[in-house]
Amino acid sequence: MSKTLTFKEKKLRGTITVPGDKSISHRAVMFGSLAKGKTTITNFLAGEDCLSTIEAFEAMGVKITRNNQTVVVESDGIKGLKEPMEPINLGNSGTTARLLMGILSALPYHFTLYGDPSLTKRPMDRITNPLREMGAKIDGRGNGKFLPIAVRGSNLKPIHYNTPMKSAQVKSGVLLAGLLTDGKTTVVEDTKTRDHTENMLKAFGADIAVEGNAVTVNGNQPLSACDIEVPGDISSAAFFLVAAAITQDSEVKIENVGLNPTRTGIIDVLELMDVDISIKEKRTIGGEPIGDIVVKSSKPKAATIEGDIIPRIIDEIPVIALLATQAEGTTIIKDAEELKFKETDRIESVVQTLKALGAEIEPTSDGMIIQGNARLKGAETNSYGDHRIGMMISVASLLIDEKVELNDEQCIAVSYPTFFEDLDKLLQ
Ligand SMILES: O=C(O)C1=C[C@@H](OP(=O)(O)O)[C@@H](O)[C@H](O)C1
Ligand SMILES: C=C(OP(=O)(O)O)C(=O)O
Repeated sequence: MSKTLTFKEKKLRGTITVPGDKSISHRAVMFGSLAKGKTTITNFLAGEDCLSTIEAFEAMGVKITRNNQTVVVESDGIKGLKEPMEPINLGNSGTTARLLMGILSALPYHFTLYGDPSLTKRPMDRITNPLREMGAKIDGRGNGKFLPIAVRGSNLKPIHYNTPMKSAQVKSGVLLAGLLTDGKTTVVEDTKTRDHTENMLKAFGADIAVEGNAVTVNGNQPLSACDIEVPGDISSAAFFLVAAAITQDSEVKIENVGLNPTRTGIIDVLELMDVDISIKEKRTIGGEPIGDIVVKSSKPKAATIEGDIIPRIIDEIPVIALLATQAEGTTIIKDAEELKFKETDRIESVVQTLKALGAEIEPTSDGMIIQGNARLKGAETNSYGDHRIGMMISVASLLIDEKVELNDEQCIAVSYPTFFEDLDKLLQ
């Protein structure tokens, strides 16, 4: 499918909320399924990725009911899970794939996992390697590097794992295997990645401790059900924060956005680039900080973005690159090789797309170099099936008077099914 992006109005004004956080929604369904009792999840993200997680646990016999953004998970705990009759389709969701493999490796059943063409190309050895070290029986294409993958669950042994990846999915997958294994499993990371697994497992009663960048879970302790209120997804909000910054006469307020410090790198980058941004009404829901973010039209300046901030902005880099095309000066993004392993190779897809739209941008081995003050122009573009590229193009089109054709726009529903409705609410 394709969509013509010629918005008559080009400025954004008003207040919206964005849908629930994707990382937190996935985990709430997973941990609710592992816990005995009834878990009610409110403001759940009903995006396709999180629906894949629901379907995976339904296939294992968990009773999950959804009424719009409210999901109720009723489970008898780990012992109540059953062997699925059919292969499990993970759709487009890397988070479902990596976290689920950790859980399935420790359950006494056989599982076959597959995904869509994008997920089928993404590396799974980052999780199958440590799980195999724990004793997991995993086989798959490329010796378990790629889906489809078969898992024969077994008794695992705990592990002390110094992860070579800056990946919350790998950390979480290993911790979940450890959660279902006798003894203590520790994951140590060089750079801290998002910590929703640690926070939420604690809320479900797991015996888990965090010391600096090391997380230790004491396995085979029962979890008890826990209601979860999901904050708004800062990774979705990011598109409107940048849209307001780069269009004239704009002012946008996004309410109830999750402000977990492992996720707020976008706020730091916007401040660094001189965007007019403020945070209001900071509060806490369900153990996660939230607040309202206000952004006004700005005159951004270029920056060098590198190091420990990268995992805190990993999904926001496409829209940050767009912001950089409108900044004064040259922006350099480094240390972001992880971009290559997303729904697309996001170094390649961001550079190709912004180039097609008239930007001066070059790829590097671990990021990109972007010249500012670009006058973007109309083009026929493609999301390449990557939701974040689709949304980046949509925001870019606000700067362009000519026609921008976006092919394959439906993938945006993976993380933000109401993206165009929310954009319409703000456009004036
Ligand atoms: O754990 C998570 O929920 C996620 C971790 C990140 O992936 P990596 O762990 O591969 O960096 C991020 O890109 C993804 O959107 C969600
Ligand atoms: C990389 C992403 O998600 P996942 O890895 O879960 O597919 C994303 O949402 O940008």
